[in-house]
Amino acid sequence: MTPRSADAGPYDALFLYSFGGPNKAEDVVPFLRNVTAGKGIPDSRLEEVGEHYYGFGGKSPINEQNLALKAALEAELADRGVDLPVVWGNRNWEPYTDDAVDELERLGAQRAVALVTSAYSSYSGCRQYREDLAVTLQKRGQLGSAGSTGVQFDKIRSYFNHPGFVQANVEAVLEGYARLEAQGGAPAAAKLVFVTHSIPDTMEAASRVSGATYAAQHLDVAEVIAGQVAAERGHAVEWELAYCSRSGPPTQPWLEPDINDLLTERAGEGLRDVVMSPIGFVSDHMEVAYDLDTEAMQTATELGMNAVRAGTVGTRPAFVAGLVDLLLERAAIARGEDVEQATVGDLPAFRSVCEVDCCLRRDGEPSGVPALCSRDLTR
Ligand SMILES: CC1=C(CCC(=O)O)c2cc3nc(cc4[nH]c(cc5[nH]c(cc1n2)c(C)c5CCC(=O)O)c(CCC(=O)O)c4C)C(CCC(=O)O)=C3C
Ligand SMILES: [Fe+2]
Repeated sequence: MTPRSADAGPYDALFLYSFGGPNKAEDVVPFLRNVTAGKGIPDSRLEEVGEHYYGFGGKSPINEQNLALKAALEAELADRGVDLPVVWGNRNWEPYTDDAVDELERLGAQRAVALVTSAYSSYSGCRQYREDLAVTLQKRGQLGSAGSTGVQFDKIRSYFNHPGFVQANVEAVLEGYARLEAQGGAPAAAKLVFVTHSIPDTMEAASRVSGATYAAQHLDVAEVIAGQVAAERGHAVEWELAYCSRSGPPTQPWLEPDINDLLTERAGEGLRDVVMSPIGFVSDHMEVAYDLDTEAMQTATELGMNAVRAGTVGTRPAFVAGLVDLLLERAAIARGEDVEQATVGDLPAFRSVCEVDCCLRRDGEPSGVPALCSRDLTR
């Protein structure tokens, strides 16, 4: 147990840093422009993705989910006697990174610690956040040769192999199995299919600079979750990893198999029961609501499968408590203390300060953009 009244010093604020999403139909196109600026995503894909959002009235669930996570973090911090304001900001929608820095300044924060809503390390889940933060500070005239000249930022390590994240996923998968059973499925014969966001092969290759690649991080956590689920349920659990939400030109290779292709292939081999666990996402945002709940579920139904989609970690207590543990761990590291970094699985704790060329967008191609919380720009 972490003691009550734990110390978050030297930090005076927690920066909850997320992707952002549209709140209404008029937001969709400007949001997509923000996401795709300079990324070479074909117009056809953008129109398709726009339709996913319009199908939900133009509103992504992600902002409300982040507000719920913020409230849960505030409650957990208060419960542990940690007096630390939580400021929320997004890369691609309001409140933007710049708005969050304004808010941190208004609160008088001098040293904030960033918590990104992505559990894995790759360009999309790590460096892109650190670049956006650096560029935001640069535009504000607050980026010096060693980092920020205004509010200083550190980042909490990628937390895919932290016990809190894993425990919350195990609970969600067990609930998924119970639902499969309730709808007449055969849990002991089911396949557990973990799902995450596909990324280009070259982004996957670049992610090895941080240690295990993005895909390897998923495989490591999947093995642990499946093992715990098997132990809890008392039967063997066969599992696989699949991907969703690929974009980019069709000629560019991305991580495979796509969840729909995997379901089709396995159905052909006689598989009837599936539990899909979206371990790549921390909440049920649009990728989950559309790519899994709408598209993959339709595929499974057409194939005559008995499928359920397990929950995401969201605001599950084990996840939220784990995030606060990670925050306190990062604070102890910042204070120069020797800390034991809790992990599960075979991989070590991810580094808290990134390598200079960690998680580039494309393997071997320097980004040309500064990134905070790395060895060159420490804060
Ligand atoms: C690894 C990863 C995560 C998980 C980690 C994390 O959570 O950060 C993630 C999350 C998210 N991705 C999201 C939305 C989008 N991602 C896009 C495009 C892309 N994502 C990529 C990767 C990831 N993305 C990549 C390699 C691209 C190609 C362009 C590029 O290289 O950047 C596009 C453009 C259109 C399209 O191509 O789909 C959109 C609209 C939303 C918001 C959902 C909502 O609104 O509820 C969230 C949480
Ligand atoms: Fe990184």
